[in-house]
Amino acid sequence: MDKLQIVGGKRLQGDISVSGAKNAALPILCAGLLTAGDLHLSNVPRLHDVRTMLKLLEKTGLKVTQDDEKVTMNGSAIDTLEAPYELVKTMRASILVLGPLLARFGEAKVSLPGGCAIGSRPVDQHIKGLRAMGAEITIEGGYIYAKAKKLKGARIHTDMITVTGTENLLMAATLAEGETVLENAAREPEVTDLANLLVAMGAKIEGIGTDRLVIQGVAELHGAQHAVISDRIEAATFLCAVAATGGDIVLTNTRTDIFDVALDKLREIGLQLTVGGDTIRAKMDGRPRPVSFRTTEYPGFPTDMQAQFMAVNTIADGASKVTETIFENRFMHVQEMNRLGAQISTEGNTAFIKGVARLVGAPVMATDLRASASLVIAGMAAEGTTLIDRIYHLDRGYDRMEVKLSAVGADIVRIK
Ligand SMILES: CC(=O)N[C@H]1[C@@H](OP(=O)(O)OP(=O)(O)OC[C@H]2O[C@@H](n3ccc(=O)[nH]c3=O)[C@H](O)[C@@H]2O)O[C@H](CO)[C@@H](O)[C@@H]1O
Ligand SMILES: C=C(OP(=O)(O)O)C(=O)O
Repeated sequence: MDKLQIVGGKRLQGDISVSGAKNAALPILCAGLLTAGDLHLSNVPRLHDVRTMLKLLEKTGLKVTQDDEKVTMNGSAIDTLEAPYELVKTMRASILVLGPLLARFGEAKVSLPGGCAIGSRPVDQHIKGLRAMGAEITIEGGYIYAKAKKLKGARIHTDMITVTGTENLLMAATLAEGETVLENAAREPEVTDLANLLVAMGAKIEGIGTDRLVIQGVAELHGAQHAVISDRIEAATFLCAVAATGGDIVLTNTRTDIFDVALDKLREIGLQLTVGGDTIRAKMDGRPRPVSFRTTEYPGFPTDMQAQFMAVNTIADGASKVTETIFENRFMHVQEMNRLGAQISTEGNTAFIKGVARLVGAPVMATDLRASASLVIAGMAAEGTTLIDRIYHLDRGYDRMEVKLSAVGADIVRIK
């Protein structure tokens, strides 16, 4: 199992190119199931999750050709309407094949994703929405069996805002008969990116970027070209890294208009940001200021940045309070950060962080994707050597993070 070895205390200096967004690429790849035409995708990040999704899609009969960050898909010979447990268990986003398969072929068998480290993460809202569109759904032996001769448009109000739930129902609605209204829809830029691709494929969608999506079903969708949006979570992770180590970096291939409150919080920390077009320059000198926040849906503070900001707070000049409202178990990095000398205590879904003057390197264990990223940041800020185990979590969602960081001065190596 690969590990990362980090010697902390190095300032960062130079340019980092941001990759395409994992959370946009995964649903967009599934949109290839909706058409017999060719989808030409670019800026597809080189991630383990993307490889898993392509493997899953190829099992259905979807033809995939890949040239680095370009992927072409053709769905004219799909003959297997199934997502098996072996692949779904490694990546929850696999549930995103359910809506497209059912809408285009009238049938799908998809393994239930099950819980994961950060929470139980049920998919009841995906199922509720598809049932409202006329699907017959049963759950047996850990699989969702869904059938519908033709999905029918419906008005669907999900009980909570769900990102992949919105994406699954949106894709299903593009090929349903009549009008579907999705109320309480997720407004994340990654949902918008998917919706823009669907429109390029011939879908009729109004309200893109709002919490009310109105979709007029069409008989079929055609091929299209699309560049996946830049990853705002990867970008903000690098900005947290420079906030923790000090330095001067420029992020390229980013999109400043899709950022949430994270950029304001980084300014509050003391990061000097110069934002323009597709670049962000970030300069940091001295100790970070502590920031308190509460995670919420977009455009609020993203849960996917909670752990990385907490890493910065551990060495801030003062105390902070972080409340996690999206997932019930997303504080597993706390114990590991405390092993590095951080002073964090938790009470329910709130963490109280007392900033310390220095962290000291130690062996730690990555428990999930963003927890892994937060340990990389803490390790880069710590004195001495930190060894991070189980970095397969990191590889799910970051494209060669250690290569990008060592190119700007970090002392970080992968140990095979
Ligand atoms: C591939 C992808 O895009 N993953 C993102 C997506 O995950 P994902 O789409 O799985 O997260 P959701 O937005 O669905 O989850 C939000 C909350 O709703 C709950 N819920 C969701 C659906 C449902 O049917 N029932 C239910 O109870 C979840 O358990 C969670 O507490 O959004 C999360 C919240 O921004 C991000 O952390 C993930 O990075
Ligand atoms: C929780 C995340 O991803 P996923 O939904 O793919 O598990 C994440 O990207 O932080």
